[in-house]
Parts: sequence; structure tokens; C-alpha cells
Amino acid sequence: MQRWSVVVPAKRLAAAKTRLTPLTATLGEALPAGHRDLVLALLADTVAAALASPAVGGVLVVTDEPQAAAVVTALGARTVGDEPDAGLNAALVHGARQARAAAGGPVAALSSDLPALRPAELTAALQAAGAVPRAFVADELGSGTTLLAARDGELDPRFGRGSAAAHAAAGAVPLAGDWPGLRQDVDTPADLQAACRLGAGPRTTAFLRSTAESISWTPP
Ligand SMILES: Nc1nc2c(ncn2[C@@H]2O[C@H](COP(=O)(O)OP(=O)(O)OP(=O)(O)O)[C@@H](O)[C@H]2O)c(=O)[nH]1
Ligand SMILES: C=C(OP(=O)(O)O)C(=O)O
Repeated sequence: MQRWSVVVPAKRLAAAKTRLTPLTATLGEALPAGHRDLVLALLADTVAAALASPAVGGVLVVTDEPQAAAVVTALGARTVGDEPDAGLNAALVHGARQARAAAGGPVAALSSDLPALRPAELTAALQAAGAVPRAFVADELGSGTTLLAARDGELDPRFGRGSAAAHAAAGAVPLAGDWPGLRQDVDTPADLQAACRLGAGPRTTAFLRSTAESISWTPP
């Protein structure tokens, strides 16, 4: 099986996942730490699922966040710094180049907020991506992107609002597949509910169990 390098971006925790603060706001004094713990749990479940796919040769996390680096390194991922510190797409270009230099072979960018990702979904998506030069998986809404794969050539990431259309316009092929966990990114509390209905990974589940009494959260 062709083995991919998977690049995962992780922003500084102080600025990450602000759309989830309606959920964590009720943690009161524990909010900053609790919000960080949730963002780290989403990242850890995503990276652990990716590393468990036989189509993945390695995961490289692009981050300047020491806590994120510690969590993913413990899982078996590698990290590089957030260069040139110019936002998400620049970070992914840097990560993809580093991954290619280290491992050669195909490279894919994966969102860091996919707590319901199943290794088998990623395996199937990467196998499908191997049939074309560049491909992407749209998010559950259809407008965003959760996976951008470059079998050959540059990754050319265009993440951000409307990224599915931007990736298609830039020549990447949209992949059709029944991969609900791969498509369910978590930006809002409602997304987190949806991911839990699919079955979130152990770290996200443990966070929600341990904070259930203090956050605005109704288990699905
Ligand atoms: N390394 C790196 N990762 C980034 C950067 N900007 C965004 N990301 C990551 O890219 C993914 C998608 O980013 P956004 O949708 O902007 O997420 P976010 O900013 O954490 O969430 P909101 O504050 O709710 O918009 C998340 O995993 C972020 O951690 C960046 O400048 N560098
Ligand atoms: C950056 C993106 O997503 P989100 O803001 O939903 O994480 C995207 O889909 O390109």
C-alpha cells in the first residue's frame, strides 16, 4: 500500500477554536485550561486515528505550541515549527515541503479537529487520492475541506472559507466516499454534538465526561 505523509496544522492554543467558547465559557475560572484541554483532545484523537491508518507513513504536526507538540509527539507524530508564521496555508506549505524532504512520496494535509475520524476512512480516502495527482475531501457542510492530498507535485493548499470550491478550482478532484468521521470537523458546539453522535475518540470523550457537570453540554 502507498504510504502518505500526513501534515496536520495546530495553531497556538491561546488563539484556537474560538467558536467553541460558548461551550467552554461555563467553566468559569477553569476556562482557559479547559478550553485548551478540549482543543488538545480534538487534536490528539485526530492524530491518533491518522497514525493508526496503514496508508499513513507518518504524521507531521506544524505548530509553535509546546503543549500541542508534547501531546502529538507522545502519540508518535513528529513536529516542525510554524514557519513562516503567516497563517494556515503557509504553515501547510512548509509542513508539506518538510515531509517530502524527510520521507519523499505523497503528502496530504488533514484538519486537526476530526475527533470521530476512523483509521479505515482515512485509508480509503488516501487510496482514492492515489489515483489522481491532487484530490480533496469536503467537510460535512460541503463548503470546507478536511483532507487535501497531493500524490505528485505541490500541495497548493487553499484552506479557509469556501476552500472546497477553491481546491476544485485549483484542479484537485473532490473525493466521494462515505466517510462521516473524516468529514465531521468541529468548529462549533453543534459540530461537537454531531461528532459525538458518530462516536468521538477516547480523549475527546474523556474530556466531555470529566467536564459534563460544568460545561454547557448535553450528551447526544
Ligand atoms: N500551524 C498553524 N495552524 C493553523 C493556523 N491557523 C489555523 N490553523 C489550524 O488550522 C485549522 C483550521 O483553522 P481555523 O478553522 O481557523 O480554526 P481556529 O482558528 O482554531 O478556530 P476559530 O477560532 O473558531 O475560527 C485548525 O486546526 C487550526 O489549529 C496557523 O497560522 N498555523
Ligand atoms: C479552514 C477550514 O475549515 P474550518 O474553518 O471549518 O476549520 C476549511 O475548511 O478550509
